[in-house]
Amino acid sequence: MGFSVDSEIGKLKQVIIHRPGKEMLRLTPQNKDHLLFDDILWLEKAQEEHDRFAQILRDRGAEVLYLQELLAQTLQVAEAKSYILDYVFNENTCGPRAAQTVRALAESLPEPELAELLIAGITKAELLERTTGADSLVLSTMEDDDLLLTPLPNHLFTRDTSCWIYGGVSINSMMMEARQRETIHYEAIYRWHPLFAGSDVPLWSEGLAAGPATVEGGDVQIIGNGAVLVGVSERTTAQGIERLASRLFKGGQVSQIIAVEMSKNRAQMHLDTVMTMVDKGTFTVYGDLGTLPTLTLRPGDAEGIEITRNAPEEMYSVIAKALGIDKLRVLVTPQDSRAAAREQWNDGSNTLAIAPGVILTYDRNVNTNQFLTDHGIEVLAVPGAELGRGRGGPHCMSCPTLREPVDA
Ligand SMILES: NC(=[NH2+])NCCC[C@H](N)C(=O)O
Repeated sequence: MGFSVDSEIGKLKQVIIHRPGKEMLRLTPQNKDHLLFDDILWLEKAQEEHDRFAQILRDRGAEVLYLQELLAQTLQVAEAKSYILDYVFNENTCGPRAAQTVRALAESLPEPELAELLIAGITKAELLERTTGADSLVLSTMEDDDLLLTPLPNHLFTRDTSCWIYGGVSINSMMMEARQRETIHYEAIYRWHPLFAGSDVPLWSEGLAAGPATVEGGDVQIIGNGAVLVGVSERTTAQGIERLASRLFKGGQVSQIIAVEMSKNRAQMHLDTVMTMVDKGTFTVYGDLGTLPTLTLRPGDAEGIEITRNAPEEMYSVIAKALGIDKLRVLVTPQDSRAAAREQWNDGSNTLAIAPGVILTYDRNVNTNQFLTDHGIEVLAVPGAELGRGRGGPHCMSCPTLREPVDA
């Protein structure tokens, strides 16, 4: 099967998601901020909510791929396994002695268990339960419940670490330390998993190699007509966007990138926390966003990039022009600024379109959902009482790999 995402709203045919698991049980009031969660999740409830999310996707015709299963299957390829284990367990990360011990354990595990370990991390006690240990300074200076390998609870947000842009995929280098190891899993999956391995898909970015040129998928929206909207945000840097732009332009599938200059703060960490596309030429936007300055990037002469700066008030007309239409339909829920801030915080603007005019969004954002319904959008409500605690909604929790083209 081919892969292609040439819009934000074409009928969703295939998507990667991650069911929250044991990694969530590593969250504590002490470490949650570093791990980018605002609260501890009740795991069983979060799983129920996530299963509902997955079921809606399937009922509407999308094939759901689970990240942890893709990872387990990838680990069956010997080269992929060494690639990941070399990166995760080595003398720099664990010290030479503990690295040897944990690596031997990892090699001995069935792949599904290893995939879980790589995502959930491992404590000293868990390691010593299953191995004889070694004279390791690292282990000797740890408490039993300390983590030798830290967990990756933000794998829940599959949108961010890799994102499909037209016919290729960008494997992203992540801004926050707590998410950087996620990238290695996607590097291995796209390189060695049988689903992707032979498919000749262009890589717009190959992962960790991008280093500080970070781009996160929550900032990238494939608005169609060869255009891409990207937030310059807390997470996505200007150098990341410029690097991506030069690759996309060389690839010939993208003719225009609109970079939106966002304020750098956690509430608006990615572009999709403040606006998402819900229908043809239609966005739902956080009421207090206002309009932001944008820069238009186009292929220039001699592999260069031509950059035009646009004033804030031109934001929507610049996007409309890129889509080849006269005017955007911008749906802003009429509500007081406290309600707007609350619903934005709870991912009210973070919708996932699964067809033009059909979106998934958290049930808790009652004002926004009602307003969108009143404006002809079909709203499929996902329970989000627990899932929302990680600050990400249906858009963040999905990495579409295949969408049908939208007819004009
Ligand atoms: N596309 C998004 N808005 N993703 C939200 C990611 C939330 C996650 N806790 C983080 O801080 O990284």
